[in-house]
Amino acid sequence: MGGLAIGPVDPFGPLAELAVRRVMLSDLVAAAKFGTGQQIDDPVREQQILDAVVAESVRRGMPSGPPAGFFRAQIEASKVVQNGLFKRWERHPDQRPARTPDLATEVRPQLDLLTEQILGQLHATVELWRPTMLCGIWRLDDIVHSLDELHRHAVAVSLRPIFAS
Ligand SMILES: C=C(O[C@@H]1C=C(C(=O)O)C=C[C@H]1O)C(=O)O
Repeated sequence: MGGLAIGPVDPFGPLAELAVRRVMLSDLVAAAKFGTGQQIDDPVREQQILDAVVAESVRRGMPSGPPAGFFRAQIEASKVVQNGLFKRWERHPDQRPARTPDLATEVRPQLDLLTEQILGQLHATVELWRPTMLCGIWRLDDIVHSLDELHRHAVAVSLRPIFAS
C-alpha cells in the first residue's frame, strides 16, 4: 500500500488506508468519464454497490447499517474528487489526463477489489464499532499531508464514518 504513515496500533488504520486508496482511484474514474463525456453520477451503479455491500455483510453475519453508511461516504467522496477534477480540467485544458482509461474493464474492477478489501476490514473491526460511528484513533494528518486540497477534502468525507469528533 506504499508509504502511508499510519500508526501500527490503530485498528482502523488499514480501513482508513483503503478509503484513501479509493479516493485516489477516483482520478481514474474521472479520467474515464471526462474522456468519454459520461455523467459523473451513476445511481444504478451506486445502488448495485450498496446492495452488494448489504448482502455481503449479512452473509458474514455483520450488521449491515455501518457498512452501508461507510460505502455511502466512499461514493460521496469519489464524486467530490470527480466533480473537482472535471472543473479543474474544464478550466485548465493543459491539465487534462493524457489517457482515457476504460471504466468497465480497467477502473471498476479495481473499485470492486477495494470493496472486498474494505468489507474485510469492516469485518475485522466489527467488535470496535460504536452505535453511531466507528471511533478511530489514527491521525488524519499523517495520511493526507501529501495530497492537494481537493483530495484532502474527499478523504475527510470518506472517513467521516470512522472519524471520532
Ligand atoms: C466511481 C464511480 O462514480 C460515481 C461514484 C461511485 C462510487 O464511488 O462507487 C459509483 C457510481 C457513480 O455515481 C463510478 O461510476 O464507478
